[in-house]
Amino acid sequence: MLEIEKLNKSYGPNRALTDVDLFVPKGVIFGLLGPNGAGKSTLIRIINQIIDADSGSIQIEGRKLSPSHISKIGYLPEERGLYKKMKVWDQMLYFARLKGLSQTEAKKRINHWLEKMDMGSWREKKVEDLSKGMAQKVQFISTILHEPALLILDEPFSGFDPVNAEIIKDQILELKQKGITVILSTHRMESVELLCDQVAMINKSRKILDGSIREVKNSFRPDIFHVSLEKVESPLPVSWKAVEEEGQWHFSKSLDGKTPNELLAELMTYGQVSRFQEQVPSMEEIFIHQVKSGEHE
Ligand SMILES: Nc1ncnc2c1ncn2[C@@H]1O[C@H](COP(=O)(O)OP(=O)(O)OP(=O)(O)O)[C@@H](O)[C@H]1O
Repeated sequence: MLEIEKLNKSYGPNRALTDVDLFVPKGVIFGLLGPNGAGKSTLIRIINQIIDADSGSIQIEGRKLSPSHISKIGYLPEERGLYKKMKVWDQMLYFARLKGLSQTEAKKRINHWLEKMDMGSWREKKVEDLSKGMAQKVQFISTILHEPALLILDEPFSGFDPVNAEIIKDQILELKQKGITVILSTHRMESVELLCDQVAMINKSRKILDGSIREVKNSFRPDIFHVSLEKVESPLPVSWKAVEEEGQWHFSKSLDGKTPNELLAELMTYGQVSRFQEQVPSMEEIFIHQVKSGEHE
């Protein structure tokens, strides 16, 4: 869907993007991660043709990025941009028309979405009379009305209560089912784990990792297993620091060069293994680890 090669952007002496390559396959939810100031918004603004890159290339569906792509992209910016004095209905119609929908088609889709999201009674309300979460919903719908092929969401869950965040999450998954490609930029790592198929992380203007969630997690596995043993027949080595609780011994054991099967076989000589579970890092732990290790560079 999106292929980016060697993208560079500086604001005066500030480097925002350095040689960034990115490959986003069609139909995935792609997490764009990175700490504050990493360069994510700059990248998103370049894809949306709000600003130009200094160098590098961007292709969408195999064609060089151009103004003709604007109607194919839906963009929910982090700083929301609704017109406070406008009514919800007029606002949605305005955005839909901007993206090239006919009056009739736009009205049909707005009605559909207002109904679907249980917002029918809001149509005559002015944006300034909506709560933050309600305005967010209006903006979310305005972003997807033209059924973009590529949807870019910058912190789509901010301002939502857990119930509405769940509704938006379900809508994102539904859009993915329809074949829409989604780029999701967020600091909420639990949403990344739940929603994203693939991720890329940017730190200090450079891409520092990418891949499927599984690949990324696999590359950060500490090779430690959480073990529980029962019916322990011979004393466990003191160095294992096992803790006994109601006849079960619990501890963590590093592979130390063994395969998981070899470690399991060793553990079985001590008693019955009731738990043998690999410690898998969360995306949150990986994020913090990567950002902290980058601090020393
Ligand atoms: N208009 C601008 N003028 C000058 N410097 C800018 C401008 N916009 C961004 N920068 C700088 O470019 C770098 C990348 O900023 P960017 O907004 O892309 O980061 P981000 O990853 O989106 O951060 P956040 O998670 O805080 O939104 C930062 O060093 C920032 O200070």
